[in-house]
Amino acid sequence: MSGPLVVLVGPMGVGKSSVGELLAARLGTTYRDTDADVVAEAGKPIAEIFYDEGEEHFRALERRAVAAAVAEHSGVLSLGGGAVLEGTTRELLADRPVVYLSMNVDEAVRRVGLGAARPLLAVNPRKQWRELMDARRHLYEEVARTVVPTDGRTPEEVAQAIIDALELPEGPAAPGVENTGMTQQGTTRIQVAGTAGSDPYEVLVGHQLLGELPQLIGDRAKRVAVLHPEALAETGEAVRQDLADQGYEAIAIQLPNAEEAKTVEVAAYCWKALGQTGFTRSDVIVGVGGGATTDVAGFVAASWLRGVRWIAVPTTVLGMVDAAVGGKTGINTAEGKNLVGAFHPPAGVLCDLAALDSLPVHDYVSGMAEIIKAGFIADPVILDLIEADPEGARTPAGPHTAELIERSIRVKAEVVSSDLKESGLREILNYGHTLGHAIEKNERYKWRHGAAVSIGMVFAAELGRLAGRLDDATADRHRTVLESVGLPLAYRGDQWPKLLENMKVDKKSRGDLLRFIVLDGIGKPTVLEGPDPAVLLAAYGEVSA
Ligand SMILES: NC(=O)c1ccc[n+]([C@@H]2O[C@H](COP(=O)([O-])OP(=O)(O)OC[C@H]3O[C@@H](n4cnc5c(N)ncnc54)[C@H](O)[C@@H]3O)[C@@H](O)[C@H]2O)c1
Ligand SMILES: O=C(O)C(=O)C[C@@H](O)[C@H](O)[C@H](O)COP(=O)(O)O
Repeated sequence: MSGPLVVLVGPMGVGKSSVGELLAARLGTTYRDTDADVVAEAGKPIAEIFYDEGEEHFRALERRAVAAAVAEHSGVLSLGGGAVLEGTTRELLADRPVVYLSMNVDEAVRRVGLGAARPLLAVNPRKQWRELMDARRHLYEEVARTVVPTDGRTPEEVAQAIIDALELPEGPAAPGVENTGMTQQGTTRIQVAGTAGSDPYEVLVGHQLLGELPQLIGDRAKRVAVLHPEALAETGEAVRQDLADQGYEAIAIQLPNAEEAKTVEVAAYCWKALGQTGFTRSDVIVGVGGGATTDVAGFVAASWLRGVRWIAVPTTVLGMVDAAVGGKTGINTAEGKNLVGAFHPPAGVLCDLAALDSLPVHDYVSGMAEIIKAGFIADPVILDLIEADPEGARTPAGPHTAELIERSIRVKAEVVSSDLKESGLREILNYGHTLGHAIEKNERYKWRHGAAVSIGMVFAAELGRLAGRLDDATADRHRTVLESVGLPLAYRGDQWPKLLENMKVDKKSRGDLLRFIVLDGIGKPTVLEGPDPAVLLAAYGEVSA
């Protein structure tokens, strides 16, 4: 029987896309997602289809998409969470290699958070999850050849379990095709789902990706503004020229380097340049640079005419693995870090690894802090890879550069795909940032973000340990892995009162309540609300120089 090599079914948020992409890469085949087919067909996100036309209409679109994909696709296919509700779909799946990815309710609520972007889980998520699973579990089991539990497992481990269960032959990666997975040569495409009314987009990781820009910019744009930092004046001009050669009216806007760009004055300078160019709603902003540049570019795009499209071309490790992905954009104020901003996802992200060759080593290492963060909150393989070769992790020529970057992007993509606006799950990405941002403000934004976050993570680990949540070995591992790549572990002891004051404006605070992300273990982030001031002070004592 021809048709898909594997069909993944299971509830929303179980990780069908990330597992499916990995699996396709391991099997040397392509990945297809019927939810993406429905979105393409309808021309709008699923939440909007539900809202505008109702569930019945969505199910009809989904039924057609599944029938087409089962007939046409020969790689890995994943189906929407409710596809099995349709009797005709279940018949279609009879005798197919269907895998049910299961998870328990606690894990579901943790992964999907409050589910603001999930049309069926808008209120009371725990109760609704239980009811949803009670209604669907037997249908998943009916169509499945095998059940693979995902609780506490990484996408890699789940992909391996599927390969073992179905005895699938692994094949060479197919370069240049959709979702090719991790490969140094080919281009990796990582999907970020459209949520909260935003469109889905892709993060591309590879080499020579600038050729992708015109397609992302599209035909409707007449003007393009390329925002770049002073350090990348030549690159910015080259991108501008390239776009001008393609027929766009392209301007370059040079920003100061690093945090000096993240001010309202710089944003106003950009607004002025756009106004003088006659920039309209169909025109596009391209941010070429580190996290500071893409934060400003995204913010200018979010605020100009109340929102124009933008594309991120991150040129630092930190920009690639974190800042450019997920749509948090913004600027600093004297009162605190990133206090003004908007959620405004890019239309695409191009991570050209060659850009990292010119990055000063301390900027490269700063980006490792966010990679290590992704390791602690979600993907311990990252930590293993760094510990196996800490020197290699400090340079773009290291043996695991692409894999570390791609793994970290996958962690971020998975989180922001289910919680764009930080209504729950997304807070885990703030691990180490509560104290980190306070240090940045205290240093008048002269420190590199990653250095401050490194100390912030050691502090959060000590907080977790003192709160009786984190074991000694994992807390100590923070110090060893961060130090091994050259990141700082301590800050001035006499600054605690100022740092405490600074932390009060952290975006996770509610009223007078300070909230921190801590770990119950590796890959088990959780929120610690209103810790005892004595515990906070004691934790700070552990990072005081
Ligand atoms: N929006 C988000 O979700 C998010 C996530 C993480 C961090 N951030 C923000 O990102 C910022 C930090 O980003 P960063 O670490 O990339 O620092 P950065 O943008 O300040 O860049 C560091 C320095 O490197 C220069 N540079 C950039 N690319 C270069 C290259 N290829 N070669 C040579 N020099 C280059 C820059 O001009 C700058 O001087 C912070 O403001 C942080 O708050 C945002
Ligand atoms: O994307 C997120 O969400 C994060 O928290 C990622 C952080 O690494 C990043 O530094 C972010 O800019 C911090 O956001 P903020 O809301 O605390 O300013």
